[in-house]
Amino acid sequence: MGNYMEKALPVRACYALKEPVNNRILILGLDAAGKTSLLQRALAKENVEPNFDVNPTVGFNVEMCQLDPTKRANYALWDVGGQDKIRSLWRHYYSGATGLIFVIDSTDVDRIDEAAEALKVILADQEMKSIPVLIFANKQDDDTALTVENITEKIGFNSATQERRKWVIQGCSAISGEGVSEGLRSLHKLLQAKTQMEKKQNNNFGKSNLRRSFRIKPRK
Ligand SMILES: Nc1nc2c(ncn2[C@@H]2O[C@H](COP(=O)(O)OP(=O)(O)OP(=O)(O)O)[C@@H](O)[C@H]2O)c(=O)[nH]1
Ligand SMILES: [Mg+2]
Repeated sequence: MGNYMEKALPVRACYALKEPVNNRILILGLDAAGKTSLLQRALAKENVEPNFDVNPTVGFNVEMCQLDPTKRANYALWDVGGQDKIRSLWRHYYSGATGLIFVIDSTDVDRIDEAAEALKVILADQEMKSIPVLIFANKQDDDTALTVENITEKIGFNSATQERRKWVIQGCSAISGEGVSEGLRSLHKLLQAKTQMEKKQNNNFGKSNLRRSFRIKPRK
């Protein structure tokens, strides 16, 4: 029963929101990385300070949001709680996800390996195999924050380890807002590029099937 409810919840919320089925973005990362704060920042109107009075997320928050400046593409952003004891539930949200935002607390040097491992586990899942990824190196407003280059190196993300994946790492601060819309725009571009590539592949596949069907000799 417990498991059934866990699986059913995202789907029910998705109907309630009239979520476009192909635009679901998951926001994952360790507890206190700043996922909910970033969601608040993404939703805030220009020149309006978001409400950062957030508690640790026990279940999930889901909000519709435009990631691109033309405000045409509507995405459902799923912010899922990252506390250790509920991380095992993340996999119930993978199905149907089209993109991932992984948030890292750049000041949490002691847990950078734990964050890297959590990300590795997500990306190894069959359902997340080719999903585009935006990594937010959050809390760059803090003097003790690791640089984006440092984080990129520590989590072992490079073109060799991520050969077939579309990904980007963006330094940001949910509190000041710096880097947030840049990151979201980059993710939007990655998602668009992936859709274009898949369309092209489908077209080519259709054409080669057509060619093959002409090669079949008619029966005597
Ligand atoms: N300095 C600084 N603090 C931040 C930033 N983003 C979030 N925080 C703080 O980090 C703490 C955790 O933020 P949340 O947004 O609740 O983190 P979360 O990732 O949603 O955490 P869970 O829901 O437990 O998974 C809060 O005290 C935030 O104010 C940031 O960019 N800079
Ligand atoms: Mg949260």
